[in-house]
Amino acid sequence: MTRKNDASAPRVAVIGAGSWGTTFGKILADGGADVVMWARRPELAQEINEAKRNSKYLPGVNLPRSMSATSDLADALNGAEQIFLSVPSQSLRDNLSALRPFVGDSRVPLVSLMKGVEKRTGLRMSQVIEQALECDPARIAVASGPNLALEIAREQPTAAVISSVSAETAEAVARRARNSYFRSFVNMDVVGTEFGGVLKNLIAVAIGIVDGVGYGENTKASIITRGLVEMTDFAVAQGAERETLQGLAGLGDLIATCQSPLSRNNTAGRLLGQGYSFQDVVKQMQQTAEGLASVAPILQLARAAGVQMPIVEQVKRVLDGTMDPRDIAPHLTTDDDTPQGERTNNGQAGGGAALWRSFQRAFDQFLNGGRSAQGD
Ligand SMILES: NC(=O)C1=CN([C@@H]2O[C@H](COP(=O)(O)OP(=O)(O)OC[C@H]3O[C@@H](n4cnc5c(N)ncnc54)[C@H](O)[C@@H]3O)[C@@H](O)[C@H]2O)C=CC1
Ligand SMILES: O=C(CO)COP(=O)(O)O
Repeated sequence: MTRKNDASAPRVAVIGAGSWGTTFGKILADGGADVVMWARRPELAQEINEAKRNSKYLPGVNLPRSMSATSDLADALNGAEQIFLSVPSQSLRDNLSALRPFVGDSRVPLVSLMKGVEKRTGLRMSQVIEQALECDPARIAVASGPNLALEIAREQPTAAVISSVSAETAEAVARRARNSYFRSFVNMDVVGTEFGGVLKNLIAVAIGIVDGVGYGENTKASIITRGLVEMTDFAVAQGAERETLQGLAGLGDLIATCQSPLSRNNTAGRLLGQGYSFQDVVKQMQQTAEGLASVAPILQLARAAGVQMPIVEQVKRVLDGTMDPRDIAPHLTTDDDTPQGERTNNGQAGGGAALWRSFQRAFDQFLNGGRSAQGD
């Protein structure tokens, strides 16, 4: 492998060269790092090295010269000061087994870029990393936010949040993951940050279904708004802070993913709404739609915690083929007749006021791109 990199630049590794891994590699390289990508397929590593392109995942995007790739894991990890993980969530554990000999005792931060839960265990990605590598949680960070890969690869201004139980780790990663078009904020609510990314995918599938069926803006706004309530209730019951769900990793990502045809979860939902079966949708999807695998474990966790998620329940029924997509609504149509309060289950945030504050916060964060890593 030939690298034309600045020997003094900090070296980072990105494991997984799909659309997000490659885009995040570009973010890091444009921020001054010497980036080595690990790609499963040697042909892809060769394309990144020789053509500075990843034409399957990021058509038309030129990659920086300080980005190189290899299909050799040891080579990718050699000398890395930070390691970013961006493979499909269901494959993370297997990939970590391969990685383990090369990252064993080191104190190098491990950063999850993924937005799924493990289907078999219901664990978040940071929990899988902690378990599979038996490492200190203070070494783990997660990145999340309204981050549609292709928009960022085209250098459109975007914000994200880096979360870790260690403020030092979050700040070190946020300092690395920033450049003129990408700003990383920080927080210490890993649970809320990760679940925000997982849950917005499920609501985006619901919005895709609505689009596919042909319903309009009222239905979508109702589902997005009630979806945020479901996301918040669920995440808070799992130990998240309510505010995190009103930030970039919650509301911010919910808006981006529900609005954009670039979203694979939204696309998968649209196909379901058009009448394709789950199996047909899986066959048609060229890229990872995490929401499809996360529905069942999230509902299991919700039931165990006594949290109601009527929208996510309906997504599951459409996936199972037991509900006509045209019946999708912001509520279960089998609900009893008693009018329900608009406030969340936890009863702390008044619906309208909380939503208005959420929009204000999201707007302020975008206006407020500071000069140092800031709280989300
Ligand atoms: N694409 C996006 O806009 C964003 C994606 N994410 C998250 O990033 C994660 C990765 O998604 P993308 O890069 O978008 O997916 P993708 O489908 O574009 O790429 C996945 C990559 O993983 C590889 N892969 C597939 N199975 C594998 C396995 N068993 N072992 C190792 N590699 C394997 C594929 O060859 C491909 O290179 C997901 O959790 C997703 O939710 C997060 C933010 C934005
Ligand atoms: O997470 C994303 C945007 O923040 C990408 O969403 P999709 O995985 O649905 O494309």
